[in-house]
Amino acid sequence: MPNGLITLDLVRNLGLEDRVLMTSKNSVAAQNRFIYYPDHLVRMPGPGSSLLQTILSVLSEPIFKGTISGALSEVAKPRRPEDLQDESIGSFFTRRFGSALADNVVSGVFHGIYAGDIYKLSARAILPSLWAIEWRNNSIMKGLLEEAIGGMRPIATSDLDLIKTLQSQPITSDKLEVAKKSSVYTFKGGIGELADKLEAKLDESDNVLILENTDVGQIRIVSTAAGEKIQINAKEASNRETTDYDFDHVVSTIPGNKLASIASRSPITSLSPLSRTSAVTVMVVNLFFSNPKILPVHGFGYLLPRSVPFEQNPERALGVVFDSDASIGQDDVPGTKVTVMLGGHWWDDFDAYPDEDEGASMAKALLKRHLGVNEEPRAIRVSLQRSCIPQYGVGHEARMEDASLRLDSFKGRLRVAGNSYTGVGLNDCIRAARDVVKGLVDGTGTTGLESFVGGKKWSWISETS
Ligand SMILES: C=Cc1c2[nH]c(c1C)Cc1[nH]c(c(CCC(=O)O)c1C)Cc1[nH]c(c(C)c1CCC(=O)O)Cc1[nH]c(c(C)c1C=C)C2
Repeated sequence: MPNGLITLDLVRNLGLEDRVLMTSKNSVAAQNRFIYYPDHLVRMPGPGSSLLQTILSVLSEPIFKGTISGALSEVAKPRRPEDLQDESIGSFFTRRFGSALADNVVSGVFHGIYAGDIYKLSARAILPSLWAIEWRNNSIMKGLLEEAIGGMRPIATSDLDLIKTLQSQPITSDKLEVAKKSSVYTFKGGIGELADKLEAKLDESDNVLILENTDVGQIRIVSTAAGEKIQINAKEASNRETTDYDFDHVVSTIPGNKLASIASRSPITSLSPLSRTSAVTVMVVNLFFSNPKILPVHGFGYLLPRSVPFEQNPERALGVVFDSDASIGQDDVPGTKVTVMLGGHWWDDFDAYPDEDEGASMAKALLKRHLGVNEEPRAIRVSLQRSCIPQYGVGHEARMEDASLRLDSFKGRLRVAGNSYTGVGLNDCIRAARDVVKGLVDGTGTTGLESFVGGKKWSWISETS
């Protein structure tokens, strides 16, 4: 995916190159990712694992029970029914490989990206290339094997176009060339530096007005002396004073379900398909221990799959990041930093969430049980991130196509970008912003959701092409 390159381009434009902190692909964080199952940490095979290590692990660890037979029998599984337009990630993996892989491994991985339930998340929207590979080869294993020996692999046609553009305008700075080869990167002051710098840069422009703590009450199309406009009714949180602003174009980056709710207050086309994208709440607990040698293993961190016995995870944690390993260079105070993430889809039906003290106790109990950490942290910070990760449920692509057709009635005056549509990661959001602006400037798009219309288009390329 070329989305990371767009982010690097933005980093360069904002003059943030010297603030970038890179985690090299050879670092312990890039090489070691763990899943806790059923009562201990299991290192996932990946870069840095020898073939022998991988074989021994697959043969001896309960987490991999049923995965070899599942992979071998996958090639003989019936092809996907023609009328199956989408299914959950859990159902997709269970249909192809059996439920052990889905519940023990895949559910953990999706706790670490979406904090979501694999039996609700859409396979077609979230794993589009596996979805396409299965269809083309009638088997995922056959398709991946073909790809591994230099055969054809799918690439979204829109990505292919972008790669061509990026090849003609390569990212020049040496520093960013190194970042391209790193496993993860952040900034010395954390990822928030990017947003802060972007805000400061925009604020320098005369034609930019940033309104904070202001709700959007209504959005509507209006006729003015200067022609048709799109009007936003903004309400200041402090004094509830309202002001109407007329624009030629609006790009909404708020959650899709919020936009649908605002749109429903005006007699304009309903954007109800956007209201179906829910979002999960995650409690983030950062802990700092004075002891620099508190962790029994080193790496990026570990994830907790849905199948972990309840007594091993009564807190309903999703995973733990070993920040001291994952973000080297962020601060030089000796000690160990870890982040425990709790909740996500496990808390979907909760009316109230644990408070800060409860969150801190839950995180400490988890670290004691899983890692044998008995020491008291020197500092602890708990934050509840409400509705922070949108969940692309089954049928997401069809709903986005429907939403795009509805947005068309705004004749390009209302477009969308942000994490509710084409990916929840930072890179995905920056790419979505770039695409929506490009569509506006060169007239190739009108909604920000064009890629969903008529189904995602794929090109099949080989490494040699
Ligand atoms: C334990 C919970 C979580 C961890 N990270 C997140 C949660 C909910 C959130 C998250 N992680 C990723 C993304 C998308 C991309 C981005 O902008 O960073 C989000 C929103 C990336 C990611 N994290 C893991 C994987 C496999 C990925 C996908 C791509 C990649 O490899 O970078 C794994 C992972 N996440 C967490 C841990 C502890 C972990 C693995 C051990 C924390």
